[in-house]
Amino acid sequence: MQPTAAIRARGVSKTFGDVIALDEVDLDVPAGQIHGLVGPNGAGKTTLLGVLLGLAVPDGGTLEMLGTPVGRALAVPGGVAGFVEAPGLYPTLTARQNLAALAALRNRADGRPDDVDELLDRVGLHEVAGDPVRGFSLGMRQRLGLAAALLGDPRLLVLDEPANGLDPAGKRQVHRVLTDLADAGATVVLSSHRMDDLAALCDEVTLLSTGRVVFSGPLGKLSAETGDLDHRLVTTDPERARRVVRTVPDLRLLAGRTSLSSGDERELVVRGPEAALDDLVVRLVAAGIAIRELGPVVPPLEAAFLALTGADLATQPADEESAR
Ligand SMILES: Nc1ncnc2c1ncn2[C@@H]1O[C@H](COP(=O)(O)OP(=O)(O)OP(=O)(O)O)[C@@H](O)[C@H]1O
Repeated sequence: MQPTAAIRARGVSKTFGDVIALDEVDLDVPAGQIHGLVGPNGAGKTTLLGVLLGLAVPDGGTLEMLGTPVGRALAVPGGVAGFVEAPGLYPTLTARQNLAALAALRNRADGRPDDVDELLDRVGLHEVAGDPVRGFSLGMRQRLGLAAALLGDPRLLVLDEPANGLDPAGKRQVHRVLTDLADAGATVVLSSHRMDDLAALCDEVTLLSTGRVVFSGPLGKLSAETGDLDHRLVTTDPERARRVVRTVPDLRLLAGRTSLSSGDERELVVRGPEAALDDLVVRLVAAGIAIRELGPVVPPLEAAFLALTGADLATQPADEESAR
């Protein structure tokens, strides 16, 4: 029977000399969940994935995977598979030969042979199954790495940026493979820099910043933690729109443009609660001003990420406009 928790980490720490890569990290991943690890460069994602794959031993804390306590040895319980940084492959062998060689090295617990061609088909590499890996693109290597991780039907898959280098179709295919796995009861932990990928794929995310967990939970909860967002407003009449904005209670007109805005002179940036933005729309329409665009300058998930990791300075607009 599957344990209810695929991963239970408490106070996991790891230092490299003076660098604290993981600082008392707690992580709970229920079985059957797709869980994302996200955070700025150097936040500790790869280190944590390495600990989960038995490639690094933590300096402190406890870790349980698939119901089995993980000790101090560089080893993981059976049923755990994946890769960090980039999948290890033999460049002179074909994709099929790579998988066959890896399958031969691993003894499956159930003794059944792996269907290498079925795995290549699943990750969309059937057409290049006979080509040497040295000619593969980054995206093709990622897909082959995923196929290699699927050898032996793992119950817990740990993947470092599995969508790295994939085109939109490839990304969709990898997402499908991962969601099918989770639907069948397997657990997936993956890192990504892309909030939109995580939103499309993950049940929950853990946000790391300088080795510490600053958020863990559903993505909806993460975006709800952000305060009022800056919104870009483009209308047919910016001068009159500016005057209308000043009449709306709780709505602020921000001077200057954000570093992410378009530089369009017709654009205004406003900040306020949702009700104030609704009120603004009603007033603009009543004044005969057409709205061409009203939307967050930074998507809500990204804004939450920037706020929680202390990296939002670059996107802060200038001061509130003084009343004229
Ligand atoms: N083998 C190592 N030796 C020394 N320092 C290391 C080692 N591995 C990681 N670090 C340091 O630990 C910290 C966390 O690194 P890690 O690679 O886990 O971050 P990350 O979140 O995966 O970053 P990125 O998004 O850039 O891949 C960084 O400061 C990094 O320089």
